[in-house]
Amino acid sequence: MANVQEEWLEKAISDGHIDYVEYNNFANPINIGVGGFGKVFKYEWKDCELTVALKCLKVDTNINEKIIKGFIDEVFICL
Ligand SMILES: Nc1ncnc2c1ncn2[C@@H]1O[C@H](COP(=O)(O)OP(=O)(O)OP(=O)(O)O)[C@@H](O)[C@H]1O
Repeated sequence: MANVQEEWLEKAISDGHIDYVEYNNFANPINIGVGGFGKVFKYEWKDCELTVALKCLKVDTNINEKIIKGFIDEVFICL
């Protein structure tokens, strides 16, 4: 993952804007789509017994702040 993505995610988690959940809490992935930021999978969230959609932010070394801002805006629309 590019540094700018890592830095933004770590700050958003430490500031309490995003909840962090360990990846191994999710099981049985099924690919359900592809968007501008990467693939989307259906997963079972084991502890909560919920079915959820996880969007995977693709690794892109050409990523820039405009792209990151677009992703952040989309995350906040979903909250
Ligand atoms: N919560 C969800 N439930 C079911 N399918 C979903 C869900 N979220 C995304 N998808 C599927 O994944 C595809 C891609 O979704 P995503 O939101 O990443 O892309 P987008 O909105 O089309 O584009 P962008 O990432 O540029 O905003 C959707 O077209 C849909 O088929």
